[in-house]
Amino acid sequence: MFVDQVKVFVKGGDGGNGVVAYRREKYVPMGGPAGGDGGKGADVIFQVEEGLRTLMDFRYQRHFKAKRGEHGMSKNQHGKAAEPMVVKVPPGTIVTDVNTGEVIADLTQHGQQKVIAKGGRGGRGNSRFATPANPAPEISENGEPGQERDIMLELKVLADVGLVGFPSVGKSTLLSVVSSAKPKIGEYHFTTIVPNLGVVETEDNRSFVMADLPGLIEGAHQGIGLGHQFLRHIERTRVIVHVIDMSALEGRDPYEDYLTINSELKEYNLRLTERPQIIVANKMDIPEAEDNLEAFKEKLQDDVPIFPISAITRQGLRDLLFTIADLIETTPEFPLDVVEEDEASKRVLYRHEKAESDFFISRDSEGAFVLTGDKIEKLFKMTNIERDESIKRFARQMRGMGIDDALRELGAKHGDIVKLLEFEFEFIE
Ligand SMILES: Nc1nc2c(ncn2[C@@H]2O[C@H](COP(=O)(O)OP(=O)(O)OP(=O)(O)O)[C@@H](O)[C@H]2O)c(=O)[nH]1
Ligand SMILES: [Mg+2]
Repeated sequence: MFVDQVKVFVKGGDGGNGVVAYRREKYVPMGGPAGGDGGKGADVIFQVEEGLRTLMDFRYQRHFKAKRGEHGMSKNQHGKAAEPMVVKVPPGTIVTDVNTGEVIADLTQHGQQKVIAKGGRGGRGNSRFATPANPAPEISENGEPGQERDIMLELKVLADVGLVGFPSVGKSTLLSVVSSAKPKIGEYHFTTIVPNLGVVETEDNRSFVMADLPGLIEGAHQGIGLGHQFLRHIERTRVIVHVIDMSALEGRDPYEDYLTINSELKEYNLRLTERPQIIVANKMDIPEAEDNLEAFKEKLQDDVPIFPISAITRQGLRDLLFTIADLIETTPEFPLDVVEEDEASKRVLYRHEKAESDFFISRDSEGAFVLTGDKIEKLFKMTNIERDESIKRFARQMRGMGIDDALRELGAKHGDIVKLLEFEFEFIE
């Protein structure tokens, strides 16, 4: 089984900041607080899109940052929440948190959605902090930072198209020039002994999975040669690409090759003949190939498209890939008679429960206390440090979490430096 995987970074939008504002009305010299709350930051949502077959798009875009919420405004107007960022993924995508190993989502059904990174909540405006003791507080909160995550997307892929043909006709060479797969290529027969899969992208940005199968020979359906055990791989493909060596340098007749392989496919499983086929006339860079192709066309009675190409010089590949992509799109899936689960390929996924740590304290080379931790960092980011009252509130929150006690226990004295993110404070006894 082939697993397409890609690592990406997602970040929910930050919440909008709350503001400090006061009512200004005629004849009311000191109005009450009127600072609105910030809006919620956007979530990053993954949504299954049936038509997608690979994770190719993620190779170009690996960062997904959602918009922040609008800031609060005066007159108690709240900032607007940001619209979620919807990212399309193919069915079968499994999303894992890289740092914890947690499986965040297993996305299978068309339209299914999952929030992958939450947007932060909006910060509260000063109206929310009014109390009878402090009716006009000068305090507001910044928006909560959006959730940040490094995630791994994994997609088990089945081949959409299978390359079949005699040994040494150039199946592996073709796969190697249209995908990033690096199959072994050799001038001897049976170079390929297990199927290779690769993700192919067309110039118009469609993508599909191509399998290069071991060469088939007469009697393959009875187990002669190597191909037999792998024929089942093409039972799953929607399209069969029949690769023929048009140079005929090995002495076989290309048209005979075509008939032999088709009869092997038919003997193996009649239903293989229901799949649309494309003939690839390969090795057209060799002078003899032109005449052989003419003779081949004259004999061919089936209504099958022929694409003359050279895998080596890459001639004729563009149109071939367009046609394959078109056929995949218009051919329904072939349900398997027996559904088999490949045990060895079942992923082992670890689940770590990682509690949101309150705080950690370490000391740097200058002897300063360095404070880290998800919760304390988040609280700090939500503090509007331009306002004294907000800073005082933050100091209370730190005390509440037991940070002051912990610092004292570690020997912190009045005036010692405490660092948090890019800021420095003095420890006050
Ligand atoms: N001149 C020429 N040689 C080619 C072309 N494509 C492949 N070959 C050569 O043909 C030989 C066989 O190529 P492979 O890609 O290994 O063939 P295969 O069909 O995968 O063979 P098996 O894995 O043995 O079934 C190699 O020596 C290639 O370099 C082509 O377009 N032109
Ligand atoms: Mg090969």
